[in-house]
Amino acid sequence: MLEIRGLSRWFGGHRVLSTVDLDLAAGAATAVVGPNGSGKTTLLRCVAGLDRPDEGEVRLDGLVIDETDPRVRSAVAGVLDDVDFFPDLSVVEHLELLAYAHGAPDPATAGEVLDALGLRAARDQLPATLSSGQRRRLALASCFVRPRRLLLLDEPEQRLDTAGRAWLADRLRAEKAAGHAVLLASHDPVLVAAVADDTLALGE
Ligand SMILES: Nc1ncnc2c1ncn2[C@@H]1O[C@H](COP(=O)(O)OP(=O)(O)OP(=O)(O)O)[C@@H](O)[C@H]1O
Repeated sequence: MLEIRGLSRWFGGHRVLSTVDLDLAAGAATAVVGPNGSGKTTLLRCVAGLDRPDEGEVRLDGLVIDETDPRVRSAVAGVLDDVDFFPDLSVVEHLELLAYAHGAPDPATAGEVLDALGLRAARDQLPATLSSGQRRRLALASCFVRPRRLLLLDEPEQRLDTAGRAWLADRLRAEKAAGHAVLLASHDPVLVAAVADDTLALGE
């Protein structure tokens, strides 16, 4: 489903990614690991089409990734960097809006995802009133209310408590079982061991 070939990225004179190759199939997960500054976020941003490689290419189903292509936007769900929320929309309104915008078929999904992520009690709160962990849960929830075939997650374990991390591992295994591909950058060896079929080590 996802192919990365010879991807390199420089910032100024600094080569951050050097001829990275990766194949990720439907129903599989690859974890991108490596120390701070090794290029994990940069790689995920190139896959999302938010940044462009200086060399090499990223293909989804054989098509070069272009984030303005509706086929790419409908296939790729992700949490990269800090997520911006609409300040005047409640938790449940965010999820319903996203589901609606992506033509999600089942209106019950937002409620199920709220329950799964422990956000039911916060459903009517505005993002500014959430804790940092709850905001992270809302960002993750946004991925699961919409259709998706490839999940891109940059350190999804960040700010999650122990129960949240366990839920995340179970959820990502369920995503794989549903035939979705998962590319995650992570510093959590427990999550990586629980979810990933392969690891791509950067900065070595
Ligand atoms: N827009 C940019 N301009 C200049 N340098 C950048 C830019 N984006 C990233 N870098 C540099 O590229 C390197 C890799 O950054 P990146 O965020 O991809 O690392 P990372 O592996 O995700 O790190 P962390 O584990 O800390 O999240 C760093 O040295 C960073 O300073």
